[in-house]
Amino acid sequence: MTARILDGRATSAAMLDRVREEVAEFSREHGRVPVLATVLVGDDPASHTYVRMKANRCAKVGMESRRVELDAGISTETLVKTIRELSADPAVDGILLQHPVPGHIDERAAFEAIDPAKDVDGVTRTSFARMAFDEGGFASATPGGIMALLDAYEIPLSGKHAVVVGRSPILGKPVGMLLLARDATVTYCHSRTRDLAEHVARADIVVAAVGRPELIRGEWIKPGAVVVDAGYADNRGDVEYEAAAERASFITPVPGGVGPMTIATLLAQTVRAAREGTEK
Ligand SMILES: Nc1nc(=O)c2c([nH]1)NC[C@@H]1CN(c3ccc(C(=O)N[C@@H](CCC(=O)O)C(=O)O)cc3)C=[N+]21
Repeated sequence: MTARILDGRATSAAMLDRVREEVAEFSREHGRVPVLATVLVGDDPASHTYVRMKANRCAKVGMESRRVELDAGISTETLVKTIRELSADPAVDGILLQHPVPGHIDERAAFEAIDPAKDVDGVTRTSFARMAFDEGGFASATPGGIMALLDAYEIPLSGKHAVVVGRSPILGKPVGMLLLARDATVTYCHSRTRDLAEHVARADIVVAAVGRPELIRGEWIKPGAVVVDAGYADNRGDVEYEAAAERASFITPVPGGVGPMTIATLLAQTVRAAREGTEK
């Protein structure tokens, strides 16, 4: 068997076409376009690239982005204050704080300074709780993108065994919540899991979200399983792609899979935040 590709590039392009129309409509009604503020701390080159990609994608759909770049040495307090100001600024609809921030900064405190109504990247406790309770808040961008990709290919989730490898606050943990909300049976695996191979081998759906290139071996994949690779370390996935593709029914490539869906979800949620923000 050779897996079908879950094409994140094509699927995100279709999503972004819709976002572009929504932006145009918003702009006709409100005389301005939605604005996403991106906050980047320090000078990690990969983070700069990702934030630049997000800003470019905003421009392509007619949205505005406001880039805030802060010195690596700033304090938690300064970062929190900056984000609170963006939260209070009526000209800003959505806020993205690029993860990770330098180790001396309390990243959770910084995320919590984002007004949940502007949390288009789905990183706050409030958004997490809404995800967990299936209350339609803003999804974490990557988990939301993964769900949109699975839905675009009409992958059935109800009653399926999903194995999530990874439990980070903005990726592994929330993607498990979203799968659970869709009636999947969810197993979380992580760095202390014993017999990772055996868990993965029982999965109908594998979501790899650890950031360790090729940790998941192709031979572990159950024939016919759906493989979603959310790894992006050094632009390489967490799954041994070629070998996994021989067994899987569907698989995401890296690049061209989950990454572009993450950005499309972020922008779709930004237009939604702009609309919902003007309703009040
Ligand atoms: N608060 C926060 N939210 C995030 O969503 C977030 C973050 N922090 N920190 C870093 C990770 C990483 N991330 C990616 C987004 C798009 C691609 C992407 O589109 N990649 C292209 C390849 C891009 C290239 O050419 O290098 C692809 O997979 O096809 C990758 C990685 C979002 N993240």
